Amino acid sequence: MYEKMWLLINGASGNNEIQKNLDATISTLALQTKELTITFTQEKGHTEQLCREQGDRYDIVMIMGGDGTVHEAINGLSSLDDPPVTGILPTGTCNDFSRSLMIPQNLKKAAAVVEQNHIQYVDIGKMNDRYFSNFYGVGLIAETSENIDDQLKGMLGKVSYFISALQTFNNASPFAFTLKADGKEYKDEAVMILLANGHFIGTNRLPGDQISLNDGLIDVYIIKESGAPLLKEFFNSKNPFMYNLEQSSIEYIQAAEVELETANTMKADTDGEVYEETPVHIKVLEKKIPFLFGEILQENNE
Ligand SMILES: Nc1ncnc2c1ncn2[C@@H]1O[C@H](COP(=O)(O)OP(=O)(O)OP(=O)(O)O)[C@@H](O)[C@H]1O
Repeated sequence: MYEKMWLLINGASGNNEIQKNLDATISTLALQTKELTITFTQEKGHTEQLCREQGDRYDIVMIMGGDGTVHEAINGLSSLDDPPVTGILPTGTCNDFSRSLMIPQNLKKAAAVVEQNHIQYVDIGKMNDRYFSNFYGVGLIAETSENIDDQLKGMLGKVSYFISALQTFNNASPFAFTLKADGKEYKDEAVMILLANGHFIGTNRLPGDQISLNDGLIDVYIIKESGAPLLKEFFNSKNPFMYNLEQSSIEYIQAAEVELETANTMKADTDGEVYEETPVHIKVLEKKIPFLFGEILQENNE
């Protein structure tokens, strides 16, 4: 039983949707805490500000939203010395980070994760002065995210993500980069570089058996060519994406600290939001935030 739970809701969602989402979750949440505060965020950036300024007043914060809202929350919470337990109620389009936490995508089942109360401390990536939970990417990934038509995303959900990805593939041109991973230097050309903490992008599982959310390491994927069927699979395959990294044009490295420079400044996509730029210095904050996991409900994940 928690003392003070804070439910933060992306207030930009429509009233009908909010009502439906509250119906699915609220009684389950209320029964697990002595006090429940609900806040509807007013604008982009509000979740981050609230988490930074008031996060330490609660022993659990539940984020109702998609990856962008989770990104805001972890940027606020990571600045706290002792962040509260954090849970995700996935109401976005892709909800990639919640998938890494094995949170059921059905909202009623996602709320039931609070009853199970399975908590694990999770790594957070620090990129210059900001934070990411899921990934930092340049090249195709950032272009894909930028090309997504918001209206189309609302209507078609993740399908629009893939349409945008496929359109972007045809125009991909390689860029020159220098990457230092724990001191070792790589100088080459690539069409996409992904620095991942989570396991899913665009709802698809990333390749690699050793990906972990709390090993203190970032998974670096350097993708060198765009024409290969491999890349389309990377975004379009059914879960889990099985790919033998050793026999591919993807270079895979794990590191605790990564520096990335590109010949020209490039836009970067972090957790699905495009606002960062290269160069970047990334450091893992090991086991920074205690997250609720849905592990015990894993067989119900849908
Ligand atoms: N109260 C709010 N008003 C306006 N924008 C908000 C508010 N709360 C969050 N946002 C922003 O809305 C955008 C989309 O929200 P969110 O990421 O939660 O949903 P989504 O894009 O559908 O999900 P996903 O990224 O999982 O596909 C994000 O950029 C987020 O920062």
